Amino acid sequence: MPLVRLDISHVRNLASVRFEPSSQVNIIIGENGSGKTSVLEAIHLLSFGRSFRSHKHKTYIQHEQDSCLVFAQLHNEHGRPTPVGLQRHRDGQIEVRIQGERAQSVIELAERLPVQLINPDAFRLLEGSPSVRRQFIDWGVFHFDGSFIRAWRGWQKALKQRNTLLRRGKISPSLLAAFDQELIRLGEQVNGSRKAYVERLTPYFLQVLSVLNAELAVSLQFYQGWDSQKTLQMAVEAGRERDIELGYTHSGPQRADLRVKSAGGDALDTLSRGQQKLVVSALKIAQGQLLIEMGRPLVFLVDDLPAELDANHRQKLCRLLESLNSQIFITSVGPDTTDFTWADTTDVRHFSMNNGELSLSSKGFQES
Ligand SMILES: Nc1ncnc2c1ncn2[C@@H]1O[C@H](COP(=O)(O)OP(=O)(O)OP(=O)(O)O)[C@@H](O)[C@H]1O
Repeated sequence: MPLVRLDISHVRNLASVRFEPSSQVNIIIGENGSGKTSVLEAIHLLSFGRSFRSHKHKTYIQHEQDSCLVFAQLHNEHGRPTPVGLQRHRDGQIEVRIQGERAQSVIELAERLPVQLINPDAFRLLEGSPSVRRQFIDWGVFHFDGSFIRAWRGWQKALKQRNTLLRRGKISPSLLAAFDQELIRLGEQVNGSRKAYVERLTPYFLQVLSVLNAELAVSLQFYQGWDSQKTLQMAVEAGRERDIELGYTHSGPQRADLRVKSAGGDALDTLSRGQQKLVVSALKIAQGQLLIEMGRPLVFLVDDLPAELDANHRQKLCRLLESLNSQIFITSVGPDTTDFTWADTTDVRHFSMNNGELSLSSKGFQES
C-alpha cells in the first residue's frame, strides 16, 4: 500500500514538509543534520506510533510546538486513496485517524502500513537483547497470522497477572495452577504462530542472504523459551515451585529468541560488523518479501545507505529492493553513494533536503 502523499508537521526540524513520493524509489539527499532521517522517522511514526530513534516522544516533537502531525494518503489494494493521520501531543496523547474516523489504536495503522527499516543501528538486532529479536519475529507474525495479536495480548495479560501474584508472594502451587490454564493455552498459541512463521521465513532469508553475499553461511534457530522436548504445560508445571521462589515466571514464550548461527558459533561472535549488517538486512528484506508474496505490499526505509554497506553490497541491496517492486525511501549524504543504475521502468524520484525543507531535485524529473 504505497504512500501517494505525505504531510509532515513539527517532526524535529521539519516544520512543514509536503511531498508526493514515487510508489517505487525515493532518494533523499542532504547534509548531516538537514532532516533526512526525520522524514523516515515520520513515516515510521505513522506505522508504529513511535520513533525508531527515541522512546521519548518529546524528543521528536519540534521545539516549542505542542504536537506533531503526520498525515498520508495511502493507496489501498483496490487503488483507492485512504487518508490516514497520526498526531502526537507533548502530554503523551496520541490520536489516530483513518478515513476521517478516529481509530481505536495505532495497530490499525500498522495493519495498513507495514514498514521495514534498515538503518545504521541494524546490527543491534543481533547484538541486542532477545526482546529485540522477539519484536522482530512478532512484527512478522502480526502481519502473517491474523489471529496472533489477540492471542499475544491475552497471553501478555495472563503473564503480567501471574507475575504480579508471584511478586506478592504467599501463593500456593495449587492456586497458581488454576491461573496457569489460560497462560498455557494462549502461550502455546503464541509459540505455535512464531514457530510456523520462522519456518516459513527461513528459506526466504537464506535466499536473500545468498544474493547479498554468497559466501556467508549462517542458519536460523528459533528458541521457544523452554526445553524444546517439553510442552508449555510440562514446563510451567515443572517450574511452578521455582517461580514461587524466584517471584517471576522463568520459562515460556517471554524467553523466546531467534539465534543466528554461523559455522564458528554465534553469528555475533564470528561475523564482522559489516557481515552482521548484511545478515540483518537479509532478515528484513526476507520479511518484506514474504509479506509481498502474501499480497501485502510494504514500505522500506533505508537510512544512511553508505553507512550501511560498501559500494558492492549497496548495489546488491538496491537491486534486491528494486526487484521486490515495493515503495522505498533511501537517505544519503551525497548522490555518489546512491549512484545505482535503476531499471528504466523504475520510477525514481530524487529529493534534496536543506534545513528541514524538502524539494524535488532536477534528477527527479524523470519521464514515466
Ligand atoms: N525536537 C526537535 N525540534 C527541532 N529540531 C530538532 C529536534 N530534534 C532534533 N532537531 C534537529 O533536527 C535535525 C534532525 O536531523 P536528522 O537527524 O533528520 O538529519 P539527517 O539529515 O538525517 O542527518 P545525518 O545525515 O547527520 O543523519 C537536526 O538538525 C537536529 O538538530
